Amino acid sequence: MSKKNSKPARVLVVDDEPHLRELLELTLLKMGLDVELADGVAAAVARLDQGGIDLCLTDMRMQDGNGLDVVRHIDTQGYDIPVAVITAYGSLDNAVEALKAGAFDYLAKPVSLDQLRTLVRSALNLDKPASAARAVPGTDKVFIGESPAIREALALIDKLAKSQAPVYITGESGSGKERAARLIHGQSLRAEQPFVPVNCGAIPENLMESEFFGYKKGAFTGADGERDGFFQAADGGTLFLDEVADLPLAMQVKLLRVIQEKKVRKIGETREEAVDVRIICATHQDLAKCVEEGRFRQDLYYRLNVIELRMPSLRDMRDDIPVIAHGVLARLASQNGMDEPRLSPDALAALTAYDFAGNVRELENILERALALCDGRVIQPDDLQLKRMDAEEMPVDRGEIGLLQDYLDRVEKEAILSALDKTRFNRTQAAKLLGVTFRSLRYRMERLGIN
Ligand SMILES: Nc1ncnc2c1ncn2[C@@H]1O[C@H](COP(=O)(O)OP(=O)(O)OP(=O)(O)O)[C@@H](O)[C@H]1O
Repeated sequence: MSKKNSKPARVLVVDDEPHLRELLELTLLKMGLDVELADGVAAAVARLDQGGIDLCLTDMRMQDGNGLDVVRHIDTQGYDIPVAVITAYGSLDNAVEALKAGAFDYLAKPVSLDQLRTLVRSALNLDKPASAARAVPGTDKVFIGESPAIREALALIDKLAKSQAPVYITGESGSGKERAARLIHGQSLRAEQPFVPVNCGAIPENLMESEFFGYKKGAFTGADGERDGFFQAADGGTLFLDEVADLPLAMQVKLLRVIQEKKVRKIGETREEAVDVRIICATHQDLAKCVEEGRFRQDLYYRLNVIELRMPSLRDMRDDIPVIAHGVLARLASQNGMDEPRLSPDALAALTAYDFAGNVRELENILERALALCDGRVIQPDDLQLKRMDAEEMPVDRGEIGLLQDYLDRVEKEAILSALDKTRFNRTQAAKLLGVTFRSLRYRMERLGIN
């Protein structure tokens, strides 16, 4: 395998066990790589300081110290060298600690040579994504905003794109969690591979296992053919688990196993297949609290929450409301083939002061409606309809009711909007509140033009 200028990449293997060192060396040499060996932390640090290393693989427990020290040395010296750690089977705590310290991935002992090769292949391209992604036109425009809160999030997204570590994205509904996950994926080496988003709250519990892991033909009644699950679909890429707090406990156990083993087994299949999937998850709920309440497994929480990315609420970036509103209006206007209307100073002031429980998504909805209501040139405060009517406030005077279907649509729309407001725009929760299924809510939202 070649790196820059088709010179073989140079890998430093750090291990005090001669057998493992040799096994790794032979495998890497067979891949066409240059290999150097260090028998402990001190030797590794000295070699790294000399420069010229493209990748470092280090054991964790060594006689003269801990592999974490090698990871920290690379991080504190600012060396642009991906480092992976090799941990004893069952000591995944160490792996998590190493990922937090800046390691990009880990391998569990006994080392699977297939996994080693996959890891090395992706690691050796890790210097490409940041520059390549920056060259993608418009990528830096994906998130509009200049306030410290969004800048901080974007800086972390940049960093996360270079790692393989699981990411846990928190933030209120509509604050851009999915968009952030797509950006991390799009800037990473996995960009060419699939990004598979899954709304964990929207899958019926009895279908979960087959949706996630796939099934073999004849595995159960109705399984007429073999089917891949989300994990196989995301192989090589990123699996985005949205609303992960909604996963039932039984499924959490199975998920944990797949994440630890990096292998899945289809329903009805006896063999496991290796999968190389990066997991990014998100929820608007407090996952730590779910753990305390026994609704979410601590071990899974610990595995998913390796690095936390907090997406700011729109209220935390009020100064950005005018530019975001402008960006959204420009997009909506061009989609509708019209000129972008201006926001009157009063309308802008009203927007800047508004509470936005549903964040940017709510802002988008408000502006979409305003675009339809305004005179085409200027959006006035009234066009924004910032205070919504509750269903109880709907007109009941028969004269105002008009056609029955229109009236029912209006009542239904207000009930849905009110439920969305109450649940901070979480559709799963809103569906529960309204006593309908997620699918039914989605259908109704589409029918009523609620975006
Ligand atoms: N800073 C921003 N600039 C421009 N658009 C944004 C910004 N933040 C969010 N958006 C837009 O807001 C909408 C909501 O974002 P997204 O779906 O990623 O939110 P979410 O947090 O995943 O929501 P949910 O919790 O409901 O799943 C999207 O259309 C997204 O493009």
